[in-house]
Amino acid sequence: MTDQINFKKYKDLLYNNEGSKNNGNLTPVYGPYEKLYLNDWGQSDIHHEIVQAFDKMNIKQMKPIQQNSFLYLTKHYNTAMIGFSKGKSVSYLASIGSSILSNSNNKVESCDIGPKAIILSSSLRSCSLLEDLSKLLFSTTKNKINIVVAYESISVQHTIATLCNGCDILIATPTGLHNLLTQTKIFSYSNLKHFVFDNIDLLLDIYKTQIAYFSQLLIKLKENKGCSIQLISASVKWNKEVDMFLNQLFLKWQYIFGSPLEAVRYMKIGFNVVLVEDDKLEKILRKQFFFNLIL
Ligand SMILES: Nc1ncnc2c1ncn2[C@@H]1O[C@H](COP(=O)(O)OP(=O)(O)OP(=O)(O)O)[C@@H](O)[C@H]1O
Repeated sequence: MTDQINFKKYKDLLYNNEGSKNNGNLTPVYGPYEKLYLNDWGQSDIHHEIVQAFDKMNIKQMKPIQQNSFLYLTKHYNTAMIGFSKGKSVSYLASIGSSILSNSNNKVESCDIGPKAIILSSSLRSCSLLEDLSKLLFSTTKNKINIVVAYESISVQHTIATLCNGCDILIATPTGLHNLLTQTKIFSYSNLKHFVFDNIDLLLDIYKTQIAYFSQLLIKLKENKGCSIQLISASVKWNKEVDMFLNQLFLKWQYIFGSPLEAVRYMKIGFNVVLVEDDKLEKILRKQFFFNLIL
């Protein structure tokens, strides 16, 4: 049986200020930065063309995970979003897209072949969902956002040829990206500003070799003077491996949980092995959490 959960002992676990009247006020955030919270997209400096795309996609109100993550993302903080709550990909895609559009007049190293953002996801299916979502978000922008994919089912030569035509966002499976990076010498990191690990729990579980390679690469890039790549992670689940992995990559990180239950699960159960089925654990935690709320 778990002990009682005392949130107070997690000094960095931030909720909204008391008296705040929004739905997201119970969404916990943990990390070194102060709580940054938005009520709606209009409070951020999101690019107006992304807002127009939202309108077409029927995205009107922010989901709680978006209200609690979007400002960290736009401020270029390393951000980890955790939980079943929907809206994580839209949050980071909108932030990355806004940043690309707002800086579209900035000079890029045009002779360098390399994206501004790399999004790594765990399967062909999850990558193509992200590809579809990105196309919806960026289809109507005046300045085109070029999306290139690197999947193992596509030849490296083909991906390189597409990259040569310009690339803002590269969406890849670990094997696709690994093949690309190890088989070409012309890939450049000079424009790279964002690196996303989508479904990081699955990435670490399935692609140990490739992830070790990317991790070494990112550590080397971050060590380079003047290189500041924002690291973003999104996952439904959380475990010890994810925590260790992000800790070695992120100098400072901010976790945004989808719900208090998800925070409890991570903060309290932490990294002890709990030998019960997932759904039983959920029930125990839910009871425990509401019991504490009543107290
Ligand atoms: N604020 C919103 N309002 C309405 N629909 C939204 C909003 N945010 C996201 N959606 C829609 O919900 C769906 C899932 O969103 P998204 O892919 O961002 O979730 P996710 O948290 O990344 O999901 P997963 O855990 O499955 O990867 C998408 O079709 C998206 O268009």
